Amino acid sequence: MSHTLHELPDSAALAHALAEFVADALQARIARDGLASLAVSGGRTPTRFFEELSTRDLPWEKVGITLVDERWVRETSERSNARLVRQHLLKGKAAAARFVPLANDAATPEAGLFAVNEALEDLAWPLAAAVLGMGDDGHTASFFPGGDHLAEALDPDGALGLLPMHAPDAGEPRITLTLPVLLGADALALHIEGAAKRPVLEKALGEGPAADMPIRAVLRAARPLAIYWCP
Ligand SMILES: O=C1O[C@H](COP(=O)(O)O)[C@@H](O)[C@H](O)[C@H]1O
Repeated sequence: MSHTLHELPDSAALAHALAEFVADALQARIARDGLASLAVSGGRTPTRFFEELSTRDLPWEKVGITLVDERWVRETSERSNARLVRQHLLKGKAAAARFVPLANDAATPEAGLFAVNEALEDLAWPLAAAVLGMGDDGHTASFFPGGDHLAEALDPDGALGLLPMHAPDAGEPRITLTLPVLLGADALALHIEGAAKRPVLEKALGEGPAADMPIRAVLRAARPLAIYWCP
């Protein structure tokens, strides 16, 4: 376990600090390789961080962006993580970045998986940065308690980078990058906001199976993790 907890006073300060963290990682990889990739989370939390990151002075045409996970819905749905990225991150300076969504027109994530995998090959791997979120149930990405592919997704030696996921509390079918892909990022952050999520984090940092609170698989990984939290 090797995490650093950054406690910020509010959402604006957190967005600023996390945008710095991500921009630095992108800049470092671009300086080294000429290209860099970023995987971001969806849900309710990242909006302000996306807006802040989109203003950063980066060579965005050299940046590829994808999602850590996606709900298998059309982009017209309010539940679409891709929709959130398009609305709040791919704007201003960051509009020049290339976005590779994790969902397509296929009926199910299983049917669409091959095409998504092919599209992801256009990004520079491994990721320069990945930003995870955490649900109230301790899920991260689409690593849900009770998920039908959870064990495969959390296998640190797993060969697959992308998996479908169905879980009782997931809302809809999902698709998710797997743990080894996320842990392979140069810079890995966990973004948590709200007083209600602090006890969830504390509980996850305690003992218990990762299958019950899958964020534990990230918190227990032997690599640096920057946790950004504000009330
Ligand atoms: O369903 C999801 O939930 C988590 C947490 O979302 P939040 O609304 O509690 O911020 C998110 O990290 C994930 O990307 C998303 O698909």
